[in-house]
Amino acid sequence: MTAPELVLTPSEMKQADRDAIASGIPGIKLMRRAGRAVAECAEKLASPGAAIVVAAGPGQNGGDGFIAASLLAERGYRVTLGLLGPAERLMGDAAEAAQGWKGGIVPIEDLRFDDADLIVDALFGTGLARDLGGEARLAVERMNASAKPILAVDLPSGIDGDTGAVRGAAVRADRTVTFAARKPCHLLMPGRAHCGAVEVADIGIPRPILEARGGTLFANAPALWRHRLPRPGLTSHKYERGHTLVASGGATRTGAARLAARAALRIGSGLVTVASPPEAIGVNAAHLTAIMLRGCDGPEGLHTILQDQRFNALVLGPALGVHAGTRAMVTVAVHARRSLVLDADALTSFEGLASELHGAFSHAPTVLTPHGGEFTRLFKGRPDLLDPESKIERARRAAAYTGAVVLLKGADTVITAPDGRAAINENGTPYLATAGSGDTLCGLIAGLMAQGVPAFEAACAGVWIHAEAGERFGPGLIAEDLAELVPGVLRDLLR
Ligand SMILES: NC(=O)C1=CN([C@@H]2O[C@H](COP(=O)(O)OP(=O)(O)OC[C@H]3O[C@@H](n4cnc5c(N)ncnc54)[C@H](O)[C@@H]3O)[C@@H](O)[C@H]2O)[C@@H](O)CC1
Ligand SMILES: [K+]
Repeated sequence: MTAPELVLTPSEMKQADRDAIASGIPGIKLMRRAGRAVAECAEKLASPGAAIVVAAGPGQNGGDGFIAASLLAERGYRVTLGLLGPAERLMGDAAEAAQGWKGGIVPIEDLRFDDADLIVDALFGTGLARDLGGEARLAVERMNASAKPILAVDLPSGIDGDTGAVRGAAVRADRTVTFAARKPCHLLMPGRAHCGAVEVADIGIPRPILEARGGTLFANAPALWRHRLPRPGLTSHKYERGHTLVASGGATRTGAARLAARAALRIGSGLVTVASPPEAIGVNAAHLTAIMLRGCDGPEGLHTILQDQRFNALVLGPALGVHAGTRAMVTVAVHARRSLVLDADALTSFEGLASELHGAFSHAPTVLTPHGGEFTRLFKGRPDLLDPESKIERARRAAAYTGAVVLLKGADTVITAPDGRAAINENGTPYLATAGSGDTLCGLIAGLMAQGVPAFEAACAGVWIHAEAGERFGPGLIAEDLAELVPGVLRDLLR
Protein backbone atom coordinates (compact mmCIF):
# COMPACT_ATOMS: atom_id res chain seq x y z
CA MET A 1 0.00 0.00 0.00
CA THR A 2 1.42 3.41 -0.93
CA ALA A 3 1.60 5.81 2.00
CA PRO A 4 -0.51 8.97 1.72
CA GLU A 5 1.39 12.05 0.63
CA LEU A 6 2.19 14.27 3.60
CA VAL A 7 1.94 18.03 3.19
CA LEU A 8 3.93 20.07 5.72
CA THR A 9 3.38 23.68 6.67
CA PRO A 10 6.42 25.96 6.62
CA SER A 11 6.72 25.85 10.40
CA GLU A 12 6.37 22.05 10.49
CA MET A 13 9.04 21.85 7.78
CA LYS A 14 11.32 24.06 9.79
CA GLN A 15 10.90 21.79 12.82
CA ALA A 16 11.52 18.69 10.71
CA ASP A 17 14.60 20.39 9.34
CA ARG A 18 15.83 21.00 12.89
CA ASP A 19 15.06 17.41 13.90
CA ALA A 20 17.03 16.15 10.90
CA ILE A 21 19.98 18.34 11.87
CA ALA A 22 19.71 17.16 15.49
CA SER A 23 19.71 13.56 14.25
CA GLY A 24 23.12 14.17 12.73
CA ILE A 25 22.52 15.45 9.20
CA PRO A 26 24.34 18.81 8.94
CA GLY A 27 22.20 21.71 7.69
CA ILE A 28 24.67 22.53 4.95
CA LYS A 29 24.29 18.98 3.66
CA LEU A 30 20.52 19.46 3.37
CA MET A 31 21.14 22.72 1.55
CA ARG A 32 23.63 21.07 -0.82
CA ARG A 33 21.11 18.36 -1.66
CA ALA A 34 18.44 20.99 -2.19
CA GLY A 35 20.72 23.04 -4.45
CA ARG A 36 21.70 19.93 -6.38
CA ALA A 37 18.04 19.04 -6.96
CA VAL A 38 17.49 22.56 -8.32
CA ALA A 39 20.52 22.29 -10.61
CA GLU A 40 19.36 18.91 -11.92
CA CYS A 41 15.95 20.31 -12.69
CA ALA A 42 17.51 23.35 -14.40
CA GLU A 43 19.54 21.03 -16.61
CA LYS A 44 16.31 19.47 -17.83
CA LEU A 45 14.95 22.90 -18.73
CA ALA A 46 18.00 24.57 -20.31
CA SER A 47 20.16 23.25 -23.14
CA PRO A 48 23.91 22.83 -22.51
CA GLY A 49 25.77 26.10 -22.22
CA ALA A 50 22.59 28.17 -21.92
CA ALA A 51 22.43 31.47 -20.01
CA ILE A 52 20.97 30.97 -16.54
CA VAL A 53 20.16 33.90 -14.29
CA VAL A 54 19.84 33.14 -10.58
CA ALA A 55 18.02 35.63 -8.33
CA ALA A 56 19.10 34.91 -4.76
CA GLY A 57 17.49 36.25 -1.60
CA PRO A 58 18.94 36.97 1.86
CA GLY A 59 17.95 33.68 3.53
CA GLN A 60 18.41 29.95 3.02
CA ASN A 61 16.31 29.98 -0.15
CA GLY A 62 19.07 32.18 -1.53
CA GLY A 63 21.58 29.66 -0.15
CA ASP A 64 19.98 26.94 -2.27
CA GLY A 65 20.34 29.34 -5.20
CA PHE A 66 24.08 29.77 -4.58
CA ILE A 67 24.61 25.99 -4.51
CA ALA A 68 22.62 25.52 -7.72
CA ALA A 69 24.51 28.38 -9.39
CA SER A 70 27.88 26.83 -8.50
CA LEU A 71 26.90 23.39 -9.81
CA LEU A 72 25.43 24.80 -13.02
CA ALA A 73 28.56 26.89 -13.67
CA GLU A 74 30.71 23.77 -13.13
CA ARG A 75 28.56 21.99 -15.68
CA GLY A 76 29.24 24.62 -18.35
CA TYR A 77 26.24 26.92 -18.10
CA ARG A 78 26.75 30.68 -18.32
CA VAL A 79 25.47 31.63 -14.89
CA THR A 80 24.82 35.16 -13.63
CA LEU A 81 23.84 35.58 -9.98
CA GLY A 82 22.07 38.56 -8.48
CA LEU A 83 21.62 39.02 -4.75
CA LEU A 84 18.97 40.94 -2.85
CA GLY A 85 20.84 42.92 -0.20
CA PRO A 86 24.51 42.87 0.76
CA ALA A 87 26.46 39.60 0.69
CA GLU A 88 27.84 40.36 4.17
CA ARG A 89 24.36 39.90 5.61
CA LEU A 90 24.13 36.27 4.55
CA MET A 91 24.25 34.00 7.57
CA GLY A 92 24.87 30.39 8.53
CA ASP A 93 24.50 27.80 5.81
CA ALA A 94 23.57 30.43 3.24
CA ALA A 95 26.84 32.30 3.91
CA GLU A 96 28.74 29.02 3.56
CA ALA A 97 26.92 28.26 0.31
CA ALA A 98 27.80 31.72 -1.02
CA GLN A 99 31.48 31.10 -0.30
CA GLY A 100 31.41 28.19 -2.70
CA TRP A 101 30.22 30.48 -5.53
CA LYS A 102 33.23 31.54 -7.57
CA GLY A 103 31.44 33.94 -9.92
CA GLY A 104 30.58 37.57 -9.37
CA ILE A 105 27.58 38.84 -7.45
CA VAL A 106 25.54 41.62 -9.00
CA PRO A 107 22.99 43.69 -7.12
CA ILE A 108 19.51 42.34 -7.81
CA GLU A 109 18.46 45.58 -9.51
CA ASP A 110 21.19 45.11 -12.13
CA LEU A 111 20.17 41.57 -13.10
CA ARG A 112 19.03 41.37 -16.73
CA PHE A 113 16.36 38.74 -16.92
CA ASP A 114 15.71 39.41 -20.60
CA ASP A 115 19.09 37.89 -21.45
CA ALA A 116 18.33 34.61 -19.69
CA ASP A 117 17.41 31.29 -21.24
CA LEU A 118 16.26 30.22 -17.78
CA ILE A 119 15.66 32.13 -14.55
CA VAL A 120 16.16 30.45 -11.18
CA ASP A 121 14.02 32.17 -8.55
CA ALA A 122 15.74 31.74 -5.18
CA LEU A 123 14.57 34.99 -3.59
CA PHE A 124 12.24 33.72 -0.86
CA GLY A 125 10.89 30.36 0.22
CA THR A 126 9.13 29.39 3.40
CA GLY A 127 10.66 32.29 5.32
CA LEU A 128 8.65 35.01 3.59
CA ALA A 129 7.55 37.23 6.42
CA ARG A 130 5.73 40.17 4.87
CA ASP A 131 4.39 41.56 1.61
CA LEU A 132 6.97 42.19 -1.07
CA GLY A 133 8.03 45.79 -1.56
CA GLY A 134 10.97 47.76 -2.88
CA GLU A 135 13.69 45.94 -4.83
CA ALA A 136 12.27 42.49 -4.06
CA ARG A 137 8.95 43.36 -5.62
CA LEU A 138 10.58 45.03 -8.62
CA ALA A 139 12.73 41.96 -9.19
CA VAL A 140 9.67 39.70 -9.15
CA GLU A 141 7.79 41.97 -11.52
CA ARG A 142 10.75 42.13 -13.89
CA MET A 143 11.13 38.33 -13.84
CA ASN A 144 7.48 37.87 -14.75
CA ALA A 145 7.62 40.58 -17.43
CA SER A 146 10.62 38.91 -19.09
CA ALA A 147 8.39 35.98 -20.11
CA LYS A 148 11.45 33.70 -19.78
CA PRO A 149 11.05 30.22 -18.26
CA ILE A 150 11.29 30.38 -14.47
CA LEU A 151 12.31 27.60 -12.11
CA ALA A 152 11.25 28.41 -8.53
CA VAL A 153 13.29 27.13 -5.61
CA ASP A 154 10.97 25.59 -2.98
CA LEU A 155 8.09 27.91 -3.92
CA PRO A 156 7.51 30.91 -6.15
CA SER A 157 8.79 34.00 -4.32
CA GLY A 158 5.97 36.15 -3.00
CA ILE A 159 3.63 33.21 -2.40
CA ASP A 160 2.75 32.58 1.22
CA GLY A 161 3.79 29.02 2.06
CA ASP A 162 0.89 28.44 4.45
CA THR A 163 -2.02 29.95 2.55
CA GLY A 164 -1.01 30.11 -1.11
CA ALA A 165 -1.84 33.84 -1.12
CA VAL A 166 0.11 36.34 -3.20
CA ARG A 167 1.87 38.73 -0.85
CA GLY A 168 2.14 41.93 -2.85
CA ALA A 169 3.52 40.25 -5.96
CA ALA A 170 4.63 36.72 -6.77
CA VAL A 171 6.72 34.89 -9.33
CA ARG A 172 4.82 32.96 -11.99
CA ALA A 173 6.98 29.88 -12.32
CA ASP A 174 6.97 27.19 -14.98
CA ARG A 175 8.47 24.64 -12.63
CA THR A 176 8.98 24.44 -8.87
CA VAL A 177 11.37 22.15 -7.02
CA THR A 178 10.42 21.75 -3.40
CA PHE A 179 12.14 19.73 -0.71
CA ALA A 180 11.07 16.73 1.38
CA ALA A 181 7.33 17.42 1.09
CA ARG A 182 4.93 19.79 -0.62
CA LYS A 183 3.72 22.75 1.38
CA PRO A 184 0.08 23.98 1.43
CA CYS A 185 0.87 26.72 -1.11
CA HIS A 186 1.66 24.11 -3.76
CA LEU A 187 -1.94 22.87 -3.58
CA LEU A 188 -3.97 25.89 -2.50
CA MET A 189 -5.02 28.60 -4.95
CA PRO A 190 -3.72 30.97 -6.14
CA GLY A 191 -0.32 29.54 -5.11
CA ARG A 192 -0.86 26.35 -7.10
CA ALA A 193 -1.36 28.35 -10.29
CA HIS A 194 1.96 30.14 -9.70
CA CYS A 195 4.01 26.95 -9.26
CA GLY A 196 3.81 25.29 -12.65
CA ALA A 197 4.70 21.61 -12.37
CA VAL A 198 5.94 20.78 -8.86
CA GLU A 199 8.72 18.31 -8.21
CA VAL A 200 9.46 17.05 -4.68
CA ALA A 201 13.15 16.37 -4.14
CA ASP A 202 14.21 13.95 -1.43
CA ILE A 203 16.94 15.74 0.51
CA GLY A 204 17.40 12.92 3.00
CA ILE A 205 15.00 13.89 5.78
CA PRO A 206 13.62 10.53 6.95
CA ARG A 207 9.85 10.03 6.67
CA PRO A 208 9.38 9.33 10.40
CA ILE A 209 10.68 12.85 11.10
CA LEU A 210 8.26 14.32 8.57
CA GLU A 211 5.41 12.24 10.01
CA ALA A 212 6.22 13.31 13.56
CA ARG A 213 6.12 17.00 12.67
CA GLY A 214 3.37 16.87 10.08
CA GLY A 215 1.06 13.93 9.77
CA THR A 216 -2.27 15.76 9.83
CA LEU A 217 -2.34 17.39 6.40
CA PHE A 218 -2.44 15.38 3.18
CA ALA A 219 -2.82 15.72 -0.54
CA ASN A 220 -6.17 14.14 -1.34
CA ALA A 221 -5.42 11.07 -3.42
CA PRO A 222 -6.44 7.40 -3.41
CA ALA A 223 -3.54 6.51 -1.09
CA LEU A 224 -5.45 8.31 1.65
CA TRP A 225 -8.70 6.30 1.39
CA ARG A 226 -8.53 3.53 -1.21
CA HIS A 227 -8.23 0.89 1.53
CA ARG A 228 -11.59 2.04 2.92
CA LEU A 229 -13.51 1.64 -0.31
CA PRO A 230 -16.15 -1.07 -0.01
CA ARG A 231 -15.57 -4.26 -1.97
CA PRO A 232 -18.74 -6.34 -1.96
CA GLY A 233 -18.06 -10.04 -1.38
CA LEU A 234 -19.77 -12.98 -3.08
CA THR A 235 -22.33 -13.26 -0.33
CA SER A 236 -23.05 -9.53 0.04
CA HIS A 237 -26.68 -8.65 0.29
CA LYS A 238 -28.06 -5.33 -0.92
CA TYR A 239 -29.17 -4.49 2.61
CA GLU A 240 -25.60 -4.84 3.80
CA ARG A 241 -24.58 -2.17 1.33
CA GLY A 242 -26.65 0.46 3.06
CA HIS A 243 -29.78 2.42 2.29
CA THR A 244 -29.41 6.09 1.39
CA LEU A 245 -32.30 8.50 1.76
CA VAL A 246 -32.33 11.76 -0.21
CA ALA A 247 -34.87 14.48 0.58
CA SER A 248 -36.45 16.09 -2.48
CA GLY A 249 -37.60 19.67 -2.91
CA GLY A 250 -41.12 20.67 -4.05
CA ALA A 251 -42.76 19.92 -7.40
CA THR A 252 -40.58 22.30 -9.44
CA ARG A 253 -37.37 21.53 -7.55
CA THR A 254 -36.93 17.78 -7.69
CA GLY A 255 -33.93 17.30 -9.99
CA ALA A 256 -31.27 17.92 -7.36
CA ALA A 257 -32.45 15.06 -5.16
CA ARG A 258 -32.56 12.65 -8.10
CA LEU A 259 -29.00 13.60 -9.11
CA ALA A 260 -27.82 12.91 -5.56
CA ALA A 261 -29.80 9.67 -5.40
CA ARG A 262 -28.40 8.34 -8.67
CA ALA A 263 -24.85 9.15 -7.54
CA ALA A 264 -25.43 7.29 -4.27
CA LEU A 265 -26.66 4.25 -6.19
CA ARG A 266 -23.74 4.33 -8.64
CA ILE A 267 -21.15 4.55 -5.87
CA GLY A 268 -22.58 1.35 -4.43
CA SER A 269 -25.29 2.15 -1.89
CA GLY A 270 -27.37 -1.06 -1.90
CA LEU A 271 -30.67 0.81 -1.90
CA VAL A 272 -31.56 4.44 -2.44
CA THR A 273 -34.86 6.17 -1.71
CA VAL A 274 -36.01 9.66 -2.59
CA ALA A 275 -38.16 11.16 0.17
CA SER A 276 -40.55 13.42 -1.68
CA PRO A 277 -43.08 16.03 -0.55
CA PRO A 278 -46.57 14.74 -1.46
CA GLU A 279 -47.06 17.34 -4.21
CA ALA A 280 -43.86 16.23 -5.97
CA ILE A 281 -44.50 12.47 -5.89
CA GLY A 282 -45.82 12.44 -9.45
CA VAL A 283 -42.81 14.25 -10.92
CA ASN A 284 -40.36 12.11 -9.01
CA ALA A 285 -42.19 8.89 -9.89
CA ALA A 286 -42.03 9.74 -13.57
CA HIS A 287 -38.24 9.88 -13.41
CA LEU A 288 -37.20 7.08 -11.08
CA THR A 289 -36.63 3.40 -11.78
CA ALA A 290 -34.05 1.63 -9.62
CA ILE A 291 -34.37 4.35 -7.03
CA MET A 292 -37.32 4.03 -4.70
CA LEU A 293 -39.76 6.73 -3.70
CA ARG A 294 -41.47 7.58 -0.41
CA GLY A 295 -43.85 10.39 0.45
CA CYS A 296 -42.40 12.62 3.12
CA ASP A 297 -44.33 15.55 4.47
CA GLY A 298 -41.81 17.87 6.12
CA PRO A 299 -40.00 17.20 9.39
CA GLU A 300 -42.75 14.92 10.79
CA GLY A 301 -42.68 12.85 7.62
CA LEU A 302 -38.92 12.51 7.88
CA HIS A 303 -39.20 11.52 11.52
CA THR A 304 -41.63 8.75 10.59
CA ILE A 305 -39.45 7.40 7.77
CA LEU A 306 -36.39 7.36 10.00
CA GLN A 307 -38.13 5.00 12.42
CA ASP A 308 -36.93 2.41 9.93
CA GLN A 309 -33.35 1.86 11.05
CA ARG A 310 -32.30 0.53 7.66
CA PHE A 311 -32.03 4.07 6.31
CA ASN A 312 -28.47 4.61 7.44
CA ALA A 313 -27.34 7.61 5.38
CA LEU A 314 -29.15 10.78 4.51
CA VAL A 315 -28.72 13.74 2.14
CA LEU A 316 -30.43 16.96 3.13
CA GLY A 317 -30.18 20.28 1.40
CA PRO A 318 -30.24 20.29 -2.37
CA ALA A 319 -33.29 22.36 -3.46
CA LEU A 320 -35.06 21.94 -0.09
CA GLY A 321 -35.67 25.67 0.29
CA VAL A 322 -34.22 28.17 2.73
CA HIS A 323 -36.61 28.26 5.68
CA ALA A 324 -37.39 27.03 9.17
CA GLY A 325 -38.88 23.81 7.78
CA THR A 326 -35.49 22.83 6.38
CA ARG A 327 -33.87 23.60 9.72
CA ALA A 328 -36.43 21.38 11.41
CA MET A 329 -35.58 18.54 9.01
CA VAL A 330 -31.91 18.90 9.90
CA THR A 331 -32.83 18.70 13.58
CA VAL A 332 -34.82 15.51 12.97
CA ALA A 333 -31.91 13.99 11.06
CA VAL A 334 -29.41 14.91 13.77
CA HIS A 335 -31.59 13.34 16.46
CA ALA A 336 -31.94 10.20 14.37
CA ARG A 337 -28.14 9.85 14.47
CA ARG A 338 -27.68 8.66 10.91
CA SER A 339 -24.76 9.38 8.63
CA LEU A 340 -25.62 12.74 7.20
CA VAL A 341 -24.57 15.01 4.34
CA LEU A 342 -25.77 18.61 4.57
CA ASP A 343 -25.47 20.92 1.59
CA ALA A 344 -26.91 24.02 -0.02
CA ASP A 345 -30.27 25.05 1.51
CA ALA A 346 -29.72 22.93 4.61
CA LEU A 347 -26.67 25.09 5.32
CA THR A 348 -28.07 28.43 4.18
CA SER A 349 -31.16 27.90 6.35
CA PHE A 350 -28.83 28.32 9.33
CA GLU A 351 -27.54 31.70 8.14
CA GLY A 352 -26.59 33.72 11.20
CA LEU A 353 -27.53 30.80 13.47
CA ALA A 354 -24.11 29.19 13.68
CA SER A 355 -24.43 28.83 17.46
CA GLU A 356 -27.18 26.22 16.85
CA LEU A 357 -24.55 24.11 15.11
CA HIS A 358 -22.02 24.20 17.95
CA GLY A 359 -21.17 20.58 18.65
CA ALA A 360 -24.38 19.58 16.87
CA PHE A 361 -22.83 16.87 14.75
CA SER A 362 -20.53 15.13 17.17
CA HIS A 363 -22.85 12.15 17.70
CA ALA A 364 -23.08 10.76 14.16
CA PRO A 365 -20.87 10.90 11.06
CA THR A 366 -21.76 14.16 9.33
CA VAL A 367 -20.32 15.99 6.33
CA LEU A 368 -21.05 19.65 5.58
CA THR A 369 -20.29 20.65 1.99
CA PRO A 370 -20.36 24.44 1.71
CA HIS A 371 -18.74 26.50 -1.02
CA GLY A 372 -17.07 29.73 0.08
CA GLY A 373 -20.26 31.82 -0.01
CA GLU A 374 -22.28 29.27 1.95
CA PHE A 375 -19.47 28.97 4.50
CA THR A 376 -19.46 32.74 5.03
CA ARG A 377 -23.25 32.89 5.42
CA LEU A 378 -23.33 29.88 7.72
CA PHE A 379 -20.71 31.22 10.10
CA LYS A 380 -21.74 34.86 9.96
CA GLY A 381 -20.86 36.52 13.24
CA ARG A 382 -18.07 34.01 13.98
CA PRO A 383 -14.84 35.85 13.14
CA ASP A 384 -12.88 33.01 14.79
CA LEU A 385 -14.05 30.74 11.96
CA LEU A 386 -14.11 33.27 9.12
CA ASP A 387 -10.99 35.34 9.67
CA PRO A 388 -8.04 32.94 9.39
CA GLU A 389 -6.25 33.60 6.13
CA SER A 390 -5.67 29.93 5.51
CA LYS A 391 -8.56 28.04 3.96
CA ILE A 392 -7.33 24.95 5.79
CA GLU A 393 -7.49 26.73 9.12
CA ARG A 394 -11.01 28.07 8.47
CA ALA A 395 -12.27 24.61 7.56
CA ARG A 396 -10.44 23.01 10.52
CA ARG A 397 -11.99 25.41 12.97
CA ALA A 398 -15.44 24.89 11.48
CA ALA A 399 -15.02 21.12 11.84
CA ALA A 400 -13.90 21.46 15.45
CA TYR A 401 -16.79 23.83 16.15
CA THR A 402 -19.57 21.76 14.61
CA GLY A 403 -18.23 18.25 15.16
CA ALA A 404 -18.73 17.54 11.44
CA VAL A 405 -16.34 16.87 8.61
CA VAL A 406 -16.22 20.12 6.65
CA LEU A 407 -15.70 20.02 2.92
CA LEU A 408 -14.99 23.57 1.79
CA LYS A 409 -15.44 23.59 -1.96
CA GLY A 410 -13.49 25.39 -4.67
CA ALA A 411 -10.79 24.72 -7.23
CA ASP A 412 -8.78 23.70 -4.16
CA THR A 413 -11.44 21.90 -2.12
CA VAL A 414 -10.29 21.36 1.47
CA ILE A 415 -11.67 18.54 3.63
CA THR A 416 -11.19 18.71 7.41
CA ALA A 417 -12.19 16.45 10.27
CA PRO A 418 -12.99 17.45 13.87
CA ASP A 419 -9.85 15.57 14.98
CA GLY A 420 -7.68 17.98 12.94
CA ARG A 421 -6.94 15.85 9.88
CA ALA A 422 -7.12 17.80 6.65
CA ALA A 423 -6.73 17.06 2.95
CA ILE A 424 -6.44 19.35 -0.05
CA ASN A 425 -7.90 18.20 -3.32
CA GLU A 426 -6.18 19.02 -6.58
CA ASN A 427 -7.72 16.91 -9.33
CA GLY A 428 -10.64 19.28 -9.90
CA THR A 429 -11.55 20.41 -13.39
CA PRO A 430 -13.28 23.67 -14.33
CA TYR A 431 -15.91 21.60 -16.16
CA LEU A 432 -17.25 20.54 -12.75
CA ALA A 433 -18.64 24.04 -12.28
CA THR A 434 -22.01 23.09 -13.74
CA ALA A 435 -25.56 23.01 -12.36
CA GLY A 436 -26.21 19.97 -10.20
CA SER A 437 -22.57 19.02 -9.81
CA GLY A 438 -22.70 19.64 -6.05
CA ASP A 439 -25.85 17.51 -5.70
CA THR A 440 -24.00 14.63 -7.29
CA LEU A 441 -21.11 15.08 -4.88
CA CYS A 442 -23.49 14.85 -1.90
CA GLY A 443 -24.87 11.61 -3.25
CA LEU A 444 -21.43 10.10 -3.70
CA ILE A 445 -20.43 10.93 -0.14
CA ALA A 446 -23.68 9.69 1.39
CA GLY A 447 -23.54 6.54 -0.71
CA LEU A 448 -20.06 5.78 0.61
CA MET A 449 -21.11 6.44 4.20
CA ALA A 450 -24.13 4.16 3.72
CA GLN A 451 -21.60 1.41 3.00
CA GLY A 452 -19.71 2.14 6.20
CA VAL A 453 -16.93 4.40 4.95
CA PRO A 454 -16.01 6.86 7.74
CA ALA A 455 -17.05 10.47 7.13
CA PHE A 456 -13.60 11.96 6.46
CA GLU A 457 -12.58 9.22 4.04
CA ALA A 458 -16.02 9.28 2.38
CA ALA A 459 -15.75 13.02 1.84
CA CYS A 460 -12.19 12.77 0.50
CA ALA A 461 -13.02 9.84 -1.79
CA GLY A 462 -16.26 11.48 -2.95
CA VAL A 463 -14.49 14.68 -3.96
CA TRP A 464 -11.71 12.85 -5.76
CA ILE A 465 -13.99 10.44 -7.62
CA HIS A 466 -16.33 13.30 -8.58
CA ALA A 467 -13.42 15.31 -9.97
CA GLU A 468 -11.90 12.33 -11.73
CA ALA A 469 -15.24 11.61 -13.41
CA GLY A 470 -15.46 15.25 -14.51
CA GLU A 471 -11.92 15.14 -15.84
CA ARG A 472 -12.61 12.00 -17.85
CA PHE A 473 -15.60 13.60 -19.55
CA GLY A 474 -14.15 17.06 -20.12
CA PRO A 475 -15.89 19.64 -22.33
CA GLY A 476 -19.67 19.47 -22.47
CA LEU A 477 -19.98 17.81 -19.05
CA ILE A 478 -23.39 18.11 -17.40
CA ALA A 479 -24.27 16.84 -13.95
CA GLU A 480 -26.24 13.87 -15.34
CA ASP A 481 -23.01 12.51 -16.83
CA LEU A 482 -21.12 12.39 -13.57
CA ALA A 483 -22.85 9.43 -11.93
CA GLU A 484 -22.56 7.45 -15.17
CA LEU A 485 -18.79 7.92 -15.15
CA VAL A 486 -18.39 6.66 -11.59
CA PRO A 487 -18.27 2.93 -12.46
CA GLY A 488 -15.20 3.44 -14.69
CA VAL A 489 -13.42 5.43 -12.01
CA LEU A 490 -14.32 2.85 -9.34
CA ARG A 491 -13.17 -0.04 -11.51
CA ASP A 492 -9.72 1.53 -11.80
CA LEU A 493 -9.58 2.27 -8.07
CA LEU A 494 -10.54 -1.26 -7.06
CA ARG A 495 -8.21 -2.99 -9.49
N1 LIG B 1 14.04 21.27 4.90
C1 LIG B 1 14.24 22.55 4.94
O1 LIG B 1 13.55 23.22 5.66
C2 LIG B 1 15.28 23.14 4.06
C3 LIG B 1 15.10 24.42 3.62
N2 LIG B 1 15.90 24.98 2.73
C4 LIG B 1 15.60 26.29 2.19
O2 LIG B 1 15.42 27.24 3.19
C5 LIG B 1 14.32 28.06 2.88
C6 LIG B 1 13.85 28.74 4.11
O3 LIG B 1 14.89 29.55 4.53
P1 LIG B 1 14.69 30.82 5.46
O4 LIG B 1 13.95 30.43 6.65
O5 LIG B 1 16.03 31.41 5.62
O6 LIG B 1 13.72 31.75 4.63
P2 LIG B 1 13.81 32.44 3.20
O7 LIG B 1 15.09 32.19 2.55
O8 LIG B 1 12.57 32.07 2.49
O9 LIG B 1 13.68 33.99 3.52
C7 LIG B 1 14.04 34.55 4.73
C8 LIG B 1 14.82 35.82 4.51
O10 LIG B 1 14.07 36.75 3.74
C9 LIG B 1 13.81 37.93 4.50
N3 LIG B 1 12.46 38.34 4.14
C10 LIG B 1 11.31 37.71 4.45
N4 LIG B 1 10.26 38.34 3.86
C11 LIG B 1 10.78 39.38 3.16
C12 LIG B 1 10.21 40.38 2.34
N5 LIG B 1 8.89 40.43 2.11
N6 LIG B 1 11.01 41.28 1.77
C13 LIG B 1 12.34 41.25 1.99
N7 LIG B 1 12.95 40.33 2.77
C14 LIG B 1 12.17 39.39 3.34
C15 LIG B 1 14.03 37.55 5.92
O11 LIG B 1 14.39 38.65 6.68
C16 LIG B 1 15.13 36.51 5.81
O12 LIG B 1 16.37 37.14 5.66
C17 LIG B 1 13.37 27.11 2.22
O13 LIG B 1 12.38 27.76 1.46
C18 LIG B 1 14.32 26.28 1.38
O14 LIG B 1 14.53 26.90 0.14
C19 LIG B 1 17.00 24.23 2.12
O15 LIG B 1 18.14 24.99 2.19
C20 LIG B 1 17.30 22.90 2.70
C21 LIG B 1 16.44 22.33 3.69
K1 LIG C 1 11.76 30.92 -4.41
